[in-house]
Amino acid sequence: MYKIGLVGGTGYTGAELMRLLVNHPQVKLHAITSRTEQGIAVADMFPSLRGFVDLCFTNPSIDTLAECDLVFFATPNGVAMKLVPELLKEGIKIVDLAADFRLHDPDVWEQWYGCAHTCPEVLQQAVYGLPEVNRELIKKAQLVANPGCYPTAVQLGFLPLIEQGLADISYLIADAKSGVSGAGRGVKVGSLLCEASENMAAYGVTGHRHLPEISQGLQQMAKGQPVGLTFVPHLTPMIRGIHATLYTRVMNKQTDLQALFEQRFADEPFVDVLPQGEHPHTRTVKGTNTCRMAVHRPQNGEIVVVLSAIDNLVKGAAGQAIQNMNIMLGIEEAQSLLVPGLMP
Ligand SMILES: NC(=O)C1=CN([C@@H]2O[C@H](COP(=O)(O)OP(=O)(O)OC[C@H]3O[C@@H](n4cnc5c(N)ncnc54)[C@H](OP(=O)(O)O)[C@@H]3O)[C@@H](O)[C@H]2O)C=CC1
Ligand SMILES: CC(=O)N[C@@H](CCC(=O)OP(=O)(O)O)C(=O)O
Repeated sequence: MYKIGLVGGTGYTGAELMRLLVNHPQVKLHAITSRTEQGIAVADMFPSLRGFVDLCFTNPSIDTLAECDLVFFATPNGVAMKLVPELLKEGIKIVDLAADFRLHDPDVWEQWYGCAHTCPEVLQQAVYGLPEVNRELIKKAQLVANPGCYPTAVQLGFLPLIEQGLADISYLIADAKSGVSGAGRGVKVGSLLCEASENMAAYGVTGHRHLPEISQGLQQMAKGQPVGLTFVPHLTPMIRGIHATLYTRVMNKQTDLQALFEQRFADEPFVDVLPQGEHPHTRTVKGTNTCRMAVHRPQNGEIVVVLSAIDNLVKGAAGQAIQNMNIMLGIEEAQSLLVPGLMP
């Protein structure tokens, strides 16, 4: 059994990691940290985990984390970078759910996250954890940067078109909607029931911090050519889920896009391409690690529309982190992750 550490066990992604890990046959939770709740039983804070987790929260200490084979960071941006260099020296594998190691360029990090990167030398060894693109690198990685929730939905949707040179990469539009759990468990006015329900609004139109992350990934798919991306996130009155509507111009109108998408993801355990003409619903991926998508070309015109739906806490965070863990530890990639969505 591999020993697993979790830094940041009181947030939504931490709780989701525990929910998905408790029935994993090859790993065991060893340390779950919280600075504010240390000494409190995990199952007292999350009664849904009663009978599954018998640990108490502990303070994040290198000594305890160094006893683990792999450590997840489910902490706010900027926390993991303070502990990761020491853990790497101890030979521990790491999956960071925050953005600390997602951007290759420390100057871009500083520009978007407002503080200097404290270990820029480590960025070179971090692998961006989108298995559908980087599986072979993840197998050998000691440090994986788990993608953000919007970046997962958007990159997977554009992937087949950009890889095949079929998208006008100067004209990429991602209109994305997220459930409120995407904002985390911390207290915020915008997450209150009275503010978030029966309401919908865009935010971050002039520049959301996922823009450089998505652009970096799309540029890699385009073999280094610069991409022109417009990304507009919205907050919607649901708890879980991201729905991204993606637009671009198709470069060859003769291509069978349905066949292209089906073939590209045929061997991917967590991407489901719907039959022609269908529309993915966020509800069908709730609680699952699946990205469900559909490709359309309205009126057989030059604009292609891809619809991509994920659960932000699973394929957009904890589930993808476990998928990466499985790959890094040489465990069957889908172990403990193949479940149907919750209905209704
Ligand atoms: N919510 C989502 O849908 C997604 C979130 N993410 C990312 O995952 C990360 C976690 O998100 P989420 O679960 O929503 O976050 P929360 O804000 O809900 O939880 C943060 C956790 O981190 C701990 N923490 C905070 N500061 C520190 C610190 N300085 N040192 C150690 N631990 C700390 C907190 O516990 P305590 O303060 O008690 O120590 C808490 O357990 C974030 O980076 C987020 O951006 C990524 C994809 C999707
Ligand atoms: C609805 C909502 O607020 N969503 C978050 C994104 C959550 C996420 O994935 O963020 P990280 O890159 O920090 O991991 C936001 O827009 O900031």
